Amino acid sequence: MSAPPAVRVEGLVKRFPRRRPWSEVLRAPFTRPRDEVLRGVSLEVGRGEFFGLLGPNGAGKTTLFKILATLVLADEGEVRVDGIDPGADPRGVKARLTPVIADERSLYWRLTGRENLLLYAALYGLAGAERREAVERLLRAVEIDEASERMVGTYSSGMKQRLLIARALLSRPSVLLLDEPTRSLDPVGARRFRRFLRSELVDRQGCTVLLATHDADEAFELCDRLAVLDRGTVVARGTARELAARVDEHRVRIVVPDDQVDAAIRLLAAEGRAARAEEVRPEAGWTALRTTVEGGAAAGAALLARLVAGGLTVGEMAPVPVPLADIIETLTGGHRG
Ligand SMILES: Nc1ncnc2c1ncn2[C@@H]1O[C@H](COP(=O)(O)OP(=O)(O)OP(=O)(O)O)[C@@H](O)[C@H]1O
Repeated sequence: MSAPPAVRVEGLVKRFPRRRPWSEVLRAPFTRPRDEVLRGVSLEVGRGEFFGLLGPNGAGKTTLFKILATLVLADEGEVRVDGIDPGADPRGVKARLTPVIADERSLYWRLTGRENLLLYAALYGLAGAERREAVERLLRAVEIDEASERMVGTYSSGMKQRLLIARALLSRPSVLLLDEPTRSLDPVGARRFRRFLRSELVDRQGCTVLLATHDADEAFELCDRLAVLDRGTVVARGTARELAARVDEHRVRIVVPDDQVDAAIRLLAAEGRAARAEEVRPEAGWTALRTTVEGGAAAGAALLARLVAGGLTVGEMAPVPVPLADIIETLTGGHRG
């Protein structure tokens, strides 16, 4: 029999009591309205996969993580972690799956970074040289080695975040849940940290990773596959390339002579297209405009023919990549929780 997937959820539903202002509670004290924050979510994550969950605020990403980590019970649906049902064997799931749900308060602020890790390493059953080596290696890996003698209370948010991940790795999880791991890092630190995540978690430890993030570029860089969650529903899933292909909107760059920019914008507006002058190259006498085309290459060619028929001189017309964040926004309809 083949091994079960690392994580499988099927038809997951979670309802929370609606948070109501007191005035409303007093008006209807005996009604208990509930909001459905997960509405039948199904996902399967293979072993060793780096899987991304993208979606706007309030989409339900953290709730899904909490259910997987046995911190919250689902109202309906099925959950399996390495084939184990958390309802029947929560300890079995806890032994395999470690959540890093940004909660800095769970570190000991009056202990140093090293002392925190040594303490947790002991709790996870590591002893002697093995414990010291694992702690030192992880302190180096998350770049806390220089600050390891300082009390955690003096650390920046980014350092605490890195220490939390080092701590999670000490438990040698088979599945790691990362909730916005680079949220508190500066752009350079975030890039270095992403490299570390991929090499340490997947390449070295062979973990399965579920990463929740708002950062489309981060998800596309790190993840083998992604699911886009919107208001409790998976609206798209697949590789980055597959998601991009779901969006039938392409951007094109149209280069016209400077003195035809207004005419070009008018022609495009008549088609209901917004166009933006992007780069002005006055020395050459040409201006690049950016607009969108729905459909494939044929739609682009048809637009070009209409512009030329409208009297424009088109020096160049070429597709430009759609920013990843825009793809996600299109897939989720731009909702905010
Ligand atoms: N304990 C709770 N009681 C009531 N409502 C809750 C509770 N926890 C979460 N919610 C609601 O469930 C919805 C989903 O929240 P969740 O934190 O899972 O979303 P998210 O995708 O992780 O959002 P974010 O990106 O902002 O972290 C939100 O509307 C939130 O207000």
